[in-house]
Amino acid sequence: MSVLPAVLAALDSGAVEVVDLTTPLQESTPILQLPPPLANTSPFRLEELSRYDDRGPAWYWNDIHTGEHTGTHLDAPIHWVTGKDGLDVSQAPLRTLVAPAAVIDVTAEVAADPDFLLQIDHVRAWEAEHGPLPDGGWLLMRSGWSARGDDPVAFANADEDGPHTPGVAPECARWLAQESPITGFGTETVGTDAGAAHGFDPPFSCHNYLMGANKWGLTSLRNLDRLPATGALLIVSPLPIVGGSGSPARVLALVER
Ligand SMILES: O=C(O)C(=O)c1ccccc1S
Ligand SMILES: [Mn+2]
Repeated sequence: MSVLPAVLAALDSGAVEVVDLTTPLQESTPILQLPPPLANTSPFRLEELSRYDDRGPAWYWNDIHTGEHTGTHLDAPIHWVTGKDGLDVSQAPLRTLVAPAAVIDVTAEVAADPDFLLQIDHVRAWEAEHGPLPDGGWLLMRSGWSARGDDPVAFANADEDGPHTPGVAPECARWLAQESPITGFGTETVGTDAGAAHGFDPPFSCHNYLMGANKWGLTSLRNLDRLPATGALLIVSPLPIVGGSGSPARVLALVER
């Protein structure tokens, strides 16, 4: 049997499962909140145009109002100043959008410390157990944070010092960007950077290094607990917004059961 019919047969039999890693997009979907005077993105909103009425007797449709970085979304290199000469979201290589997924589970560490930062040693330990990070693949950080996803206050987890959410240590971000074979890094939190990343050197170091290396980010992922450490195939479907810095995306994974 050639390959694609075998994949379809495996989907039919349940030998391969499609897992949805996407946060539903609605007005309550949590978004990043930057402090004044910085600009902030818009929450998602539907604006009804007609619903089988005199505005449109046989059809229902809406305008959508959203930021590029609302909900589960893809960060393009051009999003950050270090990637300003890089690719926009419409130019994402197709093999970045269909690629292997490596999942590193730091749920216990994050439960103990919401300001947990992924270090190079954590990734090295993962590689010692599961083999090298996949060439051209995604490193997805499973933190358990998506369990807070229906409570915007808990998801932001902010106090007078700002948000307390997990992320990547600056040196690990640099290493992932400049020395690892991955094409992108994904998180369950509202952004790829930790909540305290505004105080890092460089600030927002995950964006700084990853975008500067023409790599990609994925945020607000869910159901990473349903993926194996290795072997899943990630499918990322952003809108091809010409000139865009990012886009809401439907993110799926194919998983062998
Ligand atoms: O890319 C994002 O959604 C994101 O996290 C972000 C956006 C703009 C400024 C800072 C950050 S940290
Ligand atoms: Mn973003």
